Amino acid sequence: MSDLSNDMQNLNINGGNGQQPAARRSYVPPHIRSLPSDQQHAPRSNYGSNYGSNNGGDYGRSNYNDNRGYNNGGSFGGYGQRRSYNNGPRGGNFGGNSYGNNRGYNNRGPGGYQRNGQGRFVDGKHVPAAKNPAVEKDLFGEADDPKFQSSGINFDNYDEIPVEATGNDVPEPISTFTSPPLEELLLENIQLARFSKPTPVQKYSVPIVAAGRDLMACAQTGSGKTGGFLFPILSQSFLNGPSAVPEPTTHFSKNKAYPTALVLAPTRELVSQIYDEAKKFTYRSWVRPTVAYGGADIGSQIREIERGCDLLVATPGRLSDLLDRGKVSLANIKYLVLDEADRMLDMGFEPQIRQIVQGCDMPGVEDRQTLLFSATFPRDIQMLATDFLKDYIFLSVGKVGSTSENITQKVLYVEDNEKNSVLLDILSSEDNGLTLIFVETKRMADVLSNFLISQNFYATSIHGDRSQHERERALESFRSGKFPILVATAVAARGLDIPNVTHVINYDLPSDIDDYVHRIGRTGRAGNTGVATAFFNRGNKNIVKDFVEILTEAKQEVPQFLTAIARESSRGGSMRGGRGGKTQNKDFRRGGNSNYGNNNGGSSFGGYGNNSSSFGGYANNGRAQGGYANNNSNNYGNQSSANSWW
Ligand SMILES: Nc1ncnc2c1ncn2[C@@H]1O[C@H](COP(=O)(O)OP(=O)(O)OP(=O)(O)O)[C@@H](O)[C@H]1O
Repeated sequence: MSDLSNDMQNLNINGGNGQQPAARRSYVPPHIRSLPSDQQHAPRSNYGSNYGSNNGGDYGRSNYNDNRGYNNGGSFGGYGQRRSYNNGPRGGNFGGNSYGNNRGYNNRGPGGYQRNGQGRFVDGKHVPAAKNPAVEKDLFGEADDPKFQSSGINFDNYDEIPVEATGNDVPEPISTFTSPPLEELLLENIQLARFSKPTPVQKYSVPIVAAGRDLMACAQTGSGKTGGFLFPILSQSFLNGPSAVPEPTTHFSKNKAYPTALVLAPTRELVSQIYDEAKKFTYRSWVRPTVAYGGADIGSQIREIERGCDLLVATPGRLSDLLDRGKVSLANIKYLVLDEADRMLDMGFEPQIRQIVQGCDMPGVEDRQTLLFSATFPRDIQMLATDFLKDYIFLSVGKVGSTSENITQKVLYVEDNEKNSVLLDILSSEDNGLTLIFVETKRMADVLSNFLISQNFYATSIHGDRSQHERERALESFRSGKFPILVATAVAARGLDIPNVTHVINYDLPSDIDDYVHRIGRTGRAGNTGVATAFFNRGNKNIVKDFVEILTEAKQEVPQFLTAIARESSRGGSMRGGRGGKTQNKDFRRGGNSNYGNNNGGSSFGGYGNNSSSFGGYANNGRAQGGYANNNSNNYGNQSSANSWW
């Protein structure tokens, strides 16, 4: 058998069996082809020197084990339902980290929170649990550990990003993390996370939520939106304590959870990530975060929820399932967050979101606070979103829908049949960092990762046809640098925060420019720098005008071929569906809507939006006439709404 065949037999594209491609490369990049063969070494061959030593087999939530004794805690006011659990000691670990603690709690009630390792709310005061150095190290890491990404050299530049907050009586932003206004324990946890100052979206969201207002926040990728909703919600929750169970307990409802805050996000990986952040900032507090997503065992998720669920982070599908089973009630929700809100309200998710928010027992819009976050907010989605909001503030950080200047964007003209060869050249000239490659279809993700492996690159893939276990393993191998190349469909486009992604390659460009914005935002996060390379050819003509705009806004080089094709396309009249010029994605309530019809392809909307007061009636009319959602489909969300393709 040839060496290569041997190598191939040992390959595993899933990153799961610990076997690695051999260090030998069959591909020799052009710039070193002229060298003697002993000097033609491949740049990444040092990856994997210790491959196979750790398969990451503990990744995943089902292994969350701790030693718990559940007490009744009757001395703490005794309000609410009391239960005794005695699950006994359990060993193991959580996400590869041991997160052992001893908890004891009675589950609910304003006067009666006691969970060992967790704080309580007693007589109107938050009483944090004692510190636990082991848990602290697991949650916050050590200062120089690269897994716990710190902000990059350009973090201070965030202060120069223009911020616009529109709406009635916008509260003054904070400029530092201090207590007050932040609750003391939250401030301590923020300090443990080594966040020294708030990002722009955090500066505004803290006082906006404290003032009881709703928020639609549009801020560049990687600019701290997760903290933007967690900090204010947790601060208020820590200050105000839990709510009483709103309904009499019956035999069937005794294990039902009544979370105070609900965060909905579109992908399993993203809800896991938000949950991990929530664990940090709820450390020692009375708030117990839990997570629920499809593709994983619902039984263990239910058991976790039954142990206490004050902040629930969930994908819409799994939450619907939990609601149907009567395991969760939304009657106590004070805070509703839609992360990646434009995605959550496009045609793929909107019916489910509407059912959860309007069709169950969640308090109405006047009786809860609703926060929507994304890096992109097309006008049609803004309009739809107003059904879920009251007198909200629209916050835009940077030009709405724009890309971060921390990302250097390059565009190459590459015909389809040349893509593999150009990709190999690029990968061969990189020597560190993680590279994320986006393709359009699940099949292509497998084909391309197999091809890269055949060329002895350490690649794996993530897409919707892989099992949850495989997805988590692939992501973990990528995150850890074991497999520094990840070929992904759009399932990895939004929200994922992976330190050290230095290069995003759009092997296939998406057909919606907002998707491009999210994809390249996987690099250049929190003031770090990154590179994004796009393979463009005439097949991508539909986004050319938007693309030129995006590059120009972010002060990036616009190659001549792109300008030429943009001009050609304009002349040919194939430019419909563009971003609609500079006003695109602004707070649609503030005039400037002459371009509105562009995105919707519906001239009937053209004149709308001059003032917010007339809006409510409009949105309803629009949908009542049945024309609204359909009109969106041509320009936005068409592909992203069909989950099956990613
Ligand atoms: N105040 C802060 N100081 C330092 N680092 C921060 C701060 N806030 C957030 N970060 C870090 O910045 C990174 C990006 O934050 P986050 O994932 O919330 O971005 P995002 O705006 O939600 O991005 P996306 O649009 O891609 O979802 C994270 O690693 C986070 O820990």
